[in-house]
Amino acid sequence: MEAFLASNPYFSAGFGLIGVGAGLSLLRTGGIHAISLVQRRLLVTVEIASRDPAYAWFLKWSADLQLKQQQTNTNSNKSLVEKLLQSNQLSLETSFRRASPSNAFNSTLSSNTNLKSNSSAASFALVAAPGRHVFRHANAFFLLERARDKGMLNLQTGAPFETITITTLARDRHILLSMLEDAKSAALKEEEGKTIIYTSYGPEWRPFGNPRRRRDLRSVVLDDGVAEKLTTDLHAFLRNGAWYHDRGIPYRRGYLLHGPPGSGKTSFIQAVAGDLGYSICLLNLSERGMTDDRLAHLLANAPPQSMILLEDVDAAFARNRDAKQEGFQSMVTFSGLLNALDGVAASEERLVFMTTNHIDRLDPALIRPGRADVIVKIDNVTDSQARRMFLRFYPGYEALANQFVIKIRPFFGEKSSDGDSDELLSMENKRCSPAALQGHFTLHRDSPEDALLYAEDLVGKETSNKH
Ligand SMILES: Nc1ncnc2c1ncn2[C@@H]1O[C@H](COP(=O)(O)OP(=O)(O)OP(=O)(O)O)[C@@H](O)[C@H]1O
Repeated sequence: MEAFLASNPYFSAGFGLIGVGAGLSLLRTGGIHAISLVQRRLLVTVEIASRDPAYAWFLKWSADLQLKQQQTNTNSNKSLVEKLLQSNQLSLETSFRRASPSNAFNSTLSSNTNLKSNSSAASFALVAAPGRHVFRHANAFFLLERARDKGMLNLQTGAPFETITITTLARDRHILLSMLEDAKSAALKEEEGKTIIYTSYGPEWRPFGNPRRRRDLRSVVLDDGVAEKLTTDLHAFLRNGAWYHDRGIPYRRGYLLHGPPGSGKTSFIQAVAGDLGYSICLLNLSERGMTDDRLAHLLANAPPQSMILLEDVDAAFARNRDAKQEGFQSMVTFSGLLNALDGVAASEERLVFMTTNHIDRLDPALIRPGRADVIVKIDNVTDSQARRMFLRFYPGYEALANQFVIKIRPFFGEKSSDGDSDELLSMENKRCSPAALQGHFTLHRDSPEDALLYAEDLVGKETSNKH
């Protein structure tokens, strides 16, 4: 039998083929193992997902790098390697003021072309397109792979989920790390002197538009002592974290600024955030899809060094009552808001600012200490405010500032300490708002004399009696 099989050519050929096949597959597996061993030993790979802030930082940094290299090497003196490495597969990203975080960073790319007519509203950016790109930096080569997972979409923005993978030789790992560090520093440098405004996207906080230039605290002119009172309280709170922790008191402070429209509530909060180097987390309680759980999660997970801003707190619940008619789909309940503000689980520092035009419409539970620890009225202009605002717009014109205050006083009624409260109220309501005063001075920006001459124009510009 054995002899028969051995002498059978079909059998021995089949046997030989199986042997060759097995050998090849062994070689293939060995090859794959060898390649992965080499990859593991010789190469280093870093993967960055699009939800990580480093994703936008790196994409922007690499686009900047390519642009810099293009500018320094004109086509004529470029080496062949550099010509080959120059990627022509670019992706155009147009960003608007309300941009996703990646767009927010990309919008300032040096390769961008601002739309002349509305440069702050939209800009173009050219970044590496999905695919593979090879680039050279600090005498090392890098493979950048931008992959897009079309199956996974960010439900809030509709953007596909992406990853960047950067590969280089293991011996150049330190360059890779310093590149990431550079990308981070460049991105953070852009935020220096700026205030980042976050807004909620689903359960997370995302930057809202580009970081804004910090507003000088002195540019918000409040009545005598008001700004000082608020800033002193804020600084004392921020200095005394250990005191709160030692006594087991939740480390949070709530501020309620109330008063007529255009009196500087929001401007003051922006300025104070800038002064402290804090970000602002803008929370809209009437937002579609907002629920008690989401609100609690957002309040408990605000970015570090940020303050929460709840504007027009009175409006959210007034509207919710008519949700059906007005199409609001916020599901936040009043008790949900109170629980979120109390933040049972949160032990981190938390600063909450609330604003309203109608303090009388607020439920006492919302403004009790612990939720609103400091309640301050930010009102229409007093003599002192009008004078200081005049001098901010027209520095040095002391005499005109005094004449201006005297001239506008009869238009609005003069606040006297002995007047009865009704009379006082009606007079206060007639006084003009700082916003109206700002408009008047802006109109006459080149002429303090005209600002004084046309002071009558301010009559009827008061805003507090319009609602
Ligand atoms: N006290 C102030 N000092 C300087 N500028 C002011 C002041 N108040 C208002 N302004 C100017 O008026 C405009 C509107 O101000 P802001 O939005 O801060 O008012 P607000 O009190 O928050 O109004 P609302 O209650 O309608 O939200 C801003 O451009 C701001 O510069």
